Amino acid sequence: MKIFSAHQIYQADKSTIQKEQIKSEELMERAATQLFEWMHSRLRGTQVNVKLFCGIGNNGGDGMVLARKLHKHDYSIKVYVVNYSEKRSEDFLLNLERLKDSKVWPDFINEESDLPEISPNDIIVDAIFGIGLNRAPDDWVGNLIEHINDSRAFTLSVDVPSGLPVDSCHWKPSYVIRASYVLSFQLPKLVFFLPETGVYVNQWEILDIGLDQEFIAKTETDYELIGRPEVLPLYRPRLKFSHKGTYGHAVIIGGSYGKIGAVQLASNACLSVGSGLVTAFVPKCGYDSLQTAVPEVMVLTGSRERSISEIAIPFKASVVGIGMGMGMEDDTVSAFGSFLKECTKPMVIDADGLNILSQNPQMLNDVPELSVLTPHPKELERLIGYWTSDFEKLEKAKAFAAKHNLVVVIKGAHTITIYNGKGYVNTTGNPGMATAGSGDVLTGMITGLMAQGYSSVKSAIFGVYLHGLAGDLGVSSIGYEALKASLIIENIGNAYSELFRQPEIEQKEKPNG
Ligand SMILES: NC(=O)C1=CN([C@@H]2O[C@H](COP(=O)(O)OP(=O)(O)OC[C@H]3O[C@@H](n4cnc5c(N)ncnc54)[C@H](OP(=O)(O)O)[C@@H]3O)[C@@H](O)[C@H]2O)[C@@H](O)CC1
Ligand SMILES: [K+]
Repeated sequence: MKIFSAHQIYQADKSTIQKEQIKSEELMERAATQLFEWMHSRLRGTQVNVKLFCGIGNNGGDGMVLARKLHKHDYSIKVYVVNYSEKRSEDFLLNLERLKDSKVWPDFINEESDLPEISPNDIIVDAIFGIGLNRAPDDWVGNLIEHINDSRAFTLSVDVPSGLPVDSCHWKPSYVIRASYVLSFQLPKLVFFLPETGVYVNQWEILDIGLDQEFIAKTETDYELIGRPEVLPLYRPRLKFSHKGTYGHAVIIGGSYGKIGAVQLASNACLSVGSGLVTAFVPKCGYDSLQTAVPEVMVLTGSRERSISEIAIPFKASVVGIGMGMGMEDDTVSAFGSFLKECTKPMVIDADGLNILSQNPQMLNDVPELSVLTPHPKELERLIGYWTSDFEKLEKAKAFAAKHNLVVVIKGAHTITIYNGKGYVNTTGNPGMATAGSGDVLTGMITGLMAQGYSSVKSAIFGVYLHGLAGDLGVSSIGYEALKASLIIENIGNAYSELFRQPEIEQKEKPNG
């Protein structure tokens, strides 16, 4: 699913209004009707106190329309207008009048007003700021937001949590609504998925307000959300008349004394994701354990016992995954540097491979184009330098990837794959996957997909998705804490099956026999 910037959403809004020959207030009515139906289908007339906090722009306007509809259906409501500016939008004003016409009289909250009482049992509708936020709220509005957050009442945010910037602008973390649920219009917003800003969104859902589909389809975006519909078309079916050579020979290079497990996990994952053949290249100390732990994987060793001091692969590998558990001994660094010079095919670089690149930036010139780098945030910082916000991080990562023509996989709760100026935001995975070896498994999976002929960027996007899905399936039986990297590998097969599982409703609808 595409992720639009605020500017693009306003354009889609405009295009819809023009094409359908409707007024903007009609679009607001449509949006708020969706909000109302969402609430009404859950509350079914339950007598709770709904307190709506509305700004003076169109986000506030949505709140006004919602209030009118709730009132019409006999819900107990109280409306507050957060009067932060004299520049009220037309559609806000129109719907304020309509609300008054239905005999609902909002309280106006100004700088001097007392904070309204909120019980933890109330339901809060947050319609203070939407995608129009372009600076941090004033202190008195911020205090009100803090007051709402402190109330612990269920808070439903309209479009975005108020105070959260949709695009880069000055904002203040304590002046953002902590939304229990966000009902966002038409398309998801990038900030829901970034570590700094995603924490304000507990759960989110998209409401289809019928924005111009043609416009959405033709608009190029900087970010895309990757779910099942995006991943399914990437899948390359196995062919009947194929053999193990058809699916490539991957080589996993890494390991050092005490860290052979990293290679074991990566090679095992590489095989489990479908690489035809996998050879591991490790220091001598890894030979026995690897041969025993994963008999399907072939093993080559260097001449040293405890670390890699030279890399020699006596055949043409389809793809190489390198760096996990490798250490940064001087000899290892020079072996890695020489190996990069020899390689021409895109490879996957992780962990110490990335740390070596950060310490020896000249080596970046030898990294084959279209290679995939898989840094976690600290490794990324070493590569691209310090950032002051997630927006800046993404811009820097994009510039870095473009400069060297690489694919950069920024690992996190929502891993983002960066390539060619665009970011692909993953939707699978869970906190249980923040565990030792999880990254080694991912590197092995991406390498294994490349071995089978998937392009670098597709391998990264698909690998990240499958890895998260395998982790989700893993925790479903044992919970977050107990999830180990090896269980992610065990679930790779199930993740493939899950990808093709028909939703239950469709299955039930199938005629018998
Ligand atoms: N597009 C769509 O498809 C649809 C959109 N809809 C809804 O419209 C919402 C966007 O509405 P919006 O553009 O009126 O902006 P909104 O967020 O209400 O802010 C209002 C104004 O506040 C100002 N301002 C900014 N920061 C400030 C600050 N810190 N402190 C004080 N003032 C501040 C700023 O004006 P400024 O002062 O900069 O001139 C801004 O214009 C969207 O989220 C959705 O809910 C639906 O109705 C229908 C379909
Ligand atoms: K809001």
